[in-house]
Amino acid sequence: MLLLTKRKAPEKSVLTQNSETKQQNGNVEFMVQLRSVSKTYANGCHALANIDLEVKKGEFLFVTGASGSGKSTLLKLLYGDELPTQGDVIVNEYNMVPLRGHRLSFFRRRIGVVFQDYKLISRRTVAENVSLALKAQGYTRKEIQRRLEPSLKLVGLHSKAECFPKQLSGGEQQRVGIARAIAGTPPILLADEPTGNLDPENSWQIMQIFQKLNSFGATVIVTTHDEQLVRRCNHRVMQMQNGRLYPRT
Ligand SMILES: Nc1ncnc2c1ncn2[C@@H]1O[C@H](COP(=O)(O)OP(=O)(O)OP(=O)(O)O)[C@@H](O)[C@H]1O
Repeated sequence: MLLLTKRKAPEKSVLTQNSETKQQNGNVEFMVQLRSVSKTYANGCHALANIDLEVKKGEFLFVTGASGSGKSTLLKLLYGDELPTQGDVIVNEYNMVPLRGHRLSFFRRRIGVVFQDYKLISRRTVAENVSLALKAQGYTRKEIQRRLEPSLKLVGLHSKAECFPKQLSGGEQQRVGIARAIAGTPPILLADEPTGNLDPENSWQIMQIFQKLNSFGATVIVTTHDEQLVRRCNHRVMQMQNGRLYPRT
């Protein structure tokens, strides 16, 4: 299987692994470790308060919670779009907090992100949207060609490669967003309210794709308001409440 096969670890010259972040937990390997993480935005809004979270490699986690409870902020810390005010954010054994510039960019390329509003380039075809993301990750033209087809096939959009986003349904656009996120075979996929704009049938299709990726070995973290979807899947659920994270049974 081309997708989600293991890639070389980042080269030490580009990204130096922090020895503190190495696993010291027997056989358990974590994809995500948050230690006493808080986030206060510049306007004084306390979005996250003293969060501890561990997500094992290969795990599927839902994060639920009311609007404004801090779900997006949590994911933004994981893909390096925001910095915590306090605490450590360790993803795939690297502490994100001290990373800056090209080291942060390099690291972010190894994290797949899917957004509620798809964030596709409207003037580019489906194939171009996926290819451009791969190009930005430094893949050669040959490698882009090799990765494009299986990525689109995996989300069932092979026949729509030459369509523009506006020629697609919302569910199809989101599947392009997923193809773009996974084409570089990231070991972790973060999805922020990925089904927020979709009907139940399309939402379920998207969730099945995530579950398939998870079965191939990817760690998947999905934020959602959709309780029905959460109940339909049998995965761990954490509940965000006013910037605090609680396990849900
Ligand atoms: N860039 C920002 N600057 C200031 N405050 C922010 C910023 N982004 C988010 N917030 C605030 O942080 C809190 C958490 O927001 P966040 O977007 O993480 O919540 P959420 O649970 O994802 O909400 P939703 O489900 O509506 O997307 C909210 O009070 C929000 O207003």
